[in-house]
Amino acid sequence: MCGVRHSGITVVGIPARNEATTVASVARAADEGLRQAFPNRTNVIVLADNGSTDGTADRFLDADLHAHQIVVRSTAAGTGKGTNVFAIADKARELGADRVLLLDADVRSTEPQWIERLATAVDDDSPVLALPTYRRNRFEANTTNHLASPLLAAIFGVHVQQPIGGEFAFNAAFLERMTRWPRPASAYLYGIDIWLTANALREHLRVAEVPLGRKVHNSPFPKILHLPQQVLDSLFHVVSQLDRVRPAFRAAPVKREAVDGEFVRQDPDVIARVTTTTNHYLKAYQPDIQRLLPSARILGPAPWGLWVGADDWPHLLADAVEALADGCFEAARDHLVALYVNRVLTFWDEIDGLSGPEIDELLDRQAADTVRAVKYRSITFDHQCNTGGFDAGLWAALDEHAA
Ligand SMILES: O=c1ccn([C@@H]2O[C@H](COP(=O)(O)OP(=O)(O)O)[C@@H](O)[C@H]2O)c(=O)[nH]1
Ligand SMILES: O=C(O)[C@@H](COP(=O)(O)O)O[C@H]1O[C@H](CO)[C@@H](O)[C@H](O)[C@H]1O
Repeated sequence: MCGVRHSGITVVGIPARNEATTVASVARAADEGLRQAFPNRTNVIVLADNGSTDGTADRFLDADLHAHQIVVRSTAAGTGKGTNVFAIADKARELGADRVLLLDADVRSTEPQWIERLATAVDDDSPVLALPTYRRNRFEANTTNHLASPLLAAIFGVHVQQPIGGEFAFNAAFLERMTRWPRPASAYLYGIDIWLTANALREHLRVAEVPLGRKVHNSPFPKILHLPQQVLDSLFHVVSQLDRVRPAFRAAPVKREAVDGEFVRQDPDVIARVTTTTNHYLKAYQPDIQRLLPSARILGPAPWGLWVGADDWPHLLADAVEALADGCFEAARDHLVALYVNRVLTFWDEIDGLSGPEIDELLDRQAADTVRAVKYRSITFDHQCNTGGFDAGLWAALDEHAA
């Protein structure tokens, strides 16, 4: 039987909003990587821009590249990163691309070598998703470390170190599969990354982890309220399609080396604003938080709000999965965001003085403990959740940056 037809076309997609200062350097690194990996093929770099006001598209088009350059634009209102990723996927399908790579537009450590490494990982006729593993600032990747990675391990039975890293690759077969998956509104926002990974795990597709080196980008911390809410929203929509939690594929995660020796602490003014918002929320909703997430009842005080330690967190995550299974989608999502912020601030206190490997070990242990905490609850998902618009819910009024 003849194999799948290959066009020889590679698309590198760059989703961007207001990234004028870095988009050209990312595009040049991608272009050099494409030239090295696919010298005599058709290479296309697509910038998908949802309403930038800083000249991002002009900076991209001004870059003198070997690859074909395409700009796909959408308006700002009601759009997000997912809008751009879906636009890149549509363009890649239109072009008949063999593979699609996604690069964030703000990553100052992007290297040409990332292109061949990501592309090689998806060189297959069956659907494959490539995910990055990089070394990162220990005060970043909080959504990855305390929500996405442990929850995916506990629910899908597969431990993925960095499921929402931003640098992805997938092949034509995966591109076709993703057209079939339901798209909650949050997947058009920051929920897109976990939507890709969680759906791949849900359909038992191959997921390849690709070492990329260091990730240096704009600090995500100012988005620590609305970004994880959108990530959890998309994750919960995918999880609600399961009938039950799946057994762990392997007891312990593959040993990680994801914490960079160098680090930069987060802005204390931003931390103060975020903790004020979360403490308002905790005070207003404490009875329901403790009803829905019983493990919260034993949490003690901390300077920032609550002490949520590495021993507490797996049980709170298990409570949230159980609450989701019981149909309390929005409350579980929003209560978890408030407790997640307290987990992050507690984690920063826990890692004071620890080495990178010791921090990696703590996070691996937390993920393995989450798998165990969820496993012993025998959770089944009997409630189909609504796939209506993304409602920032209780957080909208509290988080002036909610988007
Ligand atoms: O409405 C948006 C928000 C973000 N992004 C892009 O998505 C990538 C990741 O966003 P961001 O850096 O804000 O996320 P972080 O890495 O800080 O979590 C970047 O290229 C952004 O420009 C986008 O295309 N549209
Ligand atoms: O790296 C991460 O864990 C998150 C956010 O960083 P934080 O956890 O807020 O420090 O950033 C990633 O997640 C976003 C949502 O999925 C993606 O859109 C970003 O591309 C990615 O950098």
